[in-house]
Amino acid sequence: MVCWLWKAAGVDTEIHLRTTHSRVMELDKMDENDWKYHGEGNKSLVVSHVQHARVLRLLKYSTEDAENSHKTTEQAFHHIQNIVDYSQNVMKPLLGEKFVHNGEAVKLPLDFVRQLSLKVQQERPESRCDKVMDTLSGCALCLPNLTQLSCCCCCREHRPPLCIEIKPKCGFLPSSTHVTKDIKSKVCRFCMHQHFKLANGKWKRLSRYCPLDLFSGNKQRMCLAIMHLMEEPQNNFNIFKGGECIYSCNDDADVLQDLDDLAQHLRPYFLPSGSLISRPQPSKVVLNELIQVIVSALLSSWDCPRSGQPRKTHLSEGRVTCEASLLPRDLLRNGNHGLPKDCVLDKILGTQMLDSLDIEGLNPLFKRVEQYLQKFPKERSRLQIDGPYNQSFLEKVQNCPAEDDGSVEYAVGKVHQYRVAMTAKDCSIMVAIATCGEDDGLDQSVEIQPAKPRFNYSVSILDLDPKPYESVSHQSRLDAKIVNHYLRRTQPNNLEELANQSLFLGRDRDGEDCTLVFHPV
Ligand SMILES: O=P(O)(O)O[C@@H]1[C@@H](OP(=O)(O)O)[C@H](OP(=O)(O)O)[C@H](O)[C@H](OP(=O)(O)O)[C@H]1OP(=O)(O)O
Ligand SMILES: Nc1ncnc2c1ncn2[C@@H]1O[C@H](COP(=O)(O)OP(=O)(O)OP(=O)(O)O)[C@@H](O)[C@H]1O
Repeated sequence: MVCWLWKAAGVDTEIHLRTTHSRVMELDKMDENDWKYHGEGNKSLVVSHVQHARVLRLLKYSTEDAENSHKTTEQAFHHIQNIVDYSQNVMKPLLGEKFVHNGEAVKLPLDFVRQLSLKVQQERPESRCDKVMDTLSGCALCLPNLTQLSCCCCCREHRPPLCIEIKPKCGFLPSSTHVTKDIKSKVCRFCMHQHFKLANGKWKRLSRYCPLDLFSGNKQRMCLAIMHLMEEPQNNFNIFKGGECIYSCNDDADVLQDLDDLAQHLRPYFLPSGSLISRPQPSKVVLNELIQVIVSALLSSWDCPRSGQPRKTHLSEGRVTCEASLLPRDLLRNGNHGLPKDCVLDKILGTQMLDSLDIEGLNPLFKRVEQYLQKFPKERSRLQIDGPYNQSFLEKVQNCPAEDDGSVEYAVGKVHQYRVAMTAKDCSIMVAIATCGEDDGLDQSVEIQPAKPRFNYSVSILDLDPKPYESVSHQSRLDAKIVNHYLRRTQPNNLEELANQSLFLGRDRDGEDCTLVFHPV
């Protein structure tokens, strides 16, 4: 396919944020009517400014925590500043300057925050209302609105920008020798987790998406992966138009998403009225156009020259296909083309793979750190267990020795690497696209289908918070539960594998409780 995309060179929403900051964020004039509900995840709620390309990300607490842990403003500000530092000093160098916008910690008037909380309450999905927005500290993270694209041609463009948000999750199979469960080298974590989520009632249908297809670098596999995300978006896929969410998982999990509705939204972008194609195109043609654009943006190698073959990152055979993927076997066998170096997926995958030992190899090292800290609690600060997230923290992550010398430094380095990898396994990608006007800087002679629209786009990564040190034990238990559930659910006759898991004893090899809880499916 001819590349119809042109990067919005020099687009830096952060600059826009700074230059307009004093104008928009005059703290004494903050008015809740200037802000509207934008979205939320497990830990934060996001509101967007109605005029300017800016969002505020406010922390959330579970109702019990909100009553019990009254963080002082100073503590809350420190927490948010830690997020900024981690994004800026740790994740940005690993993921790339151009993809990461760390934003800034701000203190807001309490009255504004309370009014805002009341205003957004009715917009919040029921499934997220187990937590409340922090209205006590007045602290928030101010970020560029990454669903918008600020470049000169977009201002002239009458069609609002589109933005596709993908939470890709973990894109490789572990190859660590510490892995005791064979199935983990065959079926990816996301696909196994789907069965566990279905049993727990988190979702009503299995997603056919497999992250290994998205990260394969093979366009056919990637297109199918995105199609599967569209079919069943869960919390992995959203589409925004002009900053408004027009496609996401329905809170009523029984209702299937309406792809025809989505295609209606997309038609003017991909099949504009002046198009040479006069007859109405079926929805799937329009959706396919969008998918092609997303794939191109995800594979775009921002540091490579346009001419010549971009360098590719290849994973070793066996780590690249998931046995649970529903794609045709021959496509999976021959369909790993590697990712162009420095494209957004390559950066994310490289960072995810800092988890080189798998949770099974990491857990004993975590316990080594725990024992050491019990003996020497003051060492917590030197080892930067809870930050600060500065250059020295990054060096601990990057310079961790390859071999275990039995030291606590090695163990801490691996735990830090694991936590960074966890952030990369849980981040989201924003691909913002806008159609270019007729005369926007392209040599017309290269066009072979003049009726096709052209796009500017920007790619960003969001949700780059540090994962708490303590979460390692939780991860270890969750891993055992997901794997054991998967084995029970899909391979009930695989007694050898089940025996290996000490399933009947309710304990795994690390002695963690992995007793299964059964729910009707
Ligand atoms: O453990 P996972 O893989 O289920 O990931 C959690 C996510 O669930 P998912 O599987 O994507 O639906 C979960 O997402 P949801 O709340 O399910 O949308 C969070 O992102 C959670 O991160 P945190 O604890 O809020 O920092 C994520 O927890 P971490 O494991 O990243 O800490
Ligand atoms: N800078 C931004 N620009 C535009 N939209 C954003 C921005 N930051 C967050 N969002 C939107 O808000 C949603 C929630 O934000 P985020 O993922 O950071 O929350 P979270 O609670 O940390 O998520 P998680 O459940 O993964 O822990 C995102 O999915 C995205 O749609």
